[in-house]
Amino acid sequence: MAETRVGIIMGSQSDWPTMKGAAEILDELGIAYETRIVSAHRTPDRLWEYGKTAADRGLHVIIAGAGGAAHLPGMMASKTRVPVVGVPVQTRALSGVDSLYSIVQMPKGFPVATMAIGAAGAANAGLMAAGILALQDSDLAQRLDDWREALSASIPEEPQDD
Ligand SMILES: Nc1c(C(=O)O)ncn1[C@@H]1O[C@H](COP(=O)(O)O)[C@@H](O)[C@H]1O
Repeated sequence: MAETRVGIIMGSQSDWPTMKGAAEILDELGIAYETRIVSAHRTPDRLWEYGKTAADRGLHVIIAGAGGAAHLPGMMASKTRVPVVGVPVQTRALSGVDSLYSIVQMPKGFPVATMAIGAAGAANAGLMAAGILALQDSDLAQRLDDWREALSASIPEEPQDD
């Protein structure tokens, strides 16, 4: 069994339908990961513990998704040097712009690599994690290159009628 190098964390169970998109990409590329509900607001002790132990447990990337006042990715970035990829989850009230602004505007010193709002952002977070891991894993690098090539090949040259 491959070592778990990626943690997918989210502020709530309600984020899972979005964050599943990151997990699906990691599944497609054969990357082991763990999933946890961790909230800066609701489970601050859990966040602290996760951040404190992440590097020693061998995590190389943390994908963190949250919606609304989305402090989770930034707080996690403040607690661990493991790179944090943030996914702004789409919200009903403000369409996820609230999540995006909460995640993207980090102060100098504690970066979060912020993805697009919603499903595209979650999938891209998986791909970003894969790209980071592929730097030290040539088999994965090949799988990622193949995945990218297959995607390009699936795009028709001309638009089709439905
Ligand atoms: N933004 C955060 C954090 C956090 O940043 O710590 N914890 C929960 N939440 C968000 O609250 C939204 C609503 O959560 P509920 O559906 O559980 O009420 C979710 O999108 C979650 O990410």
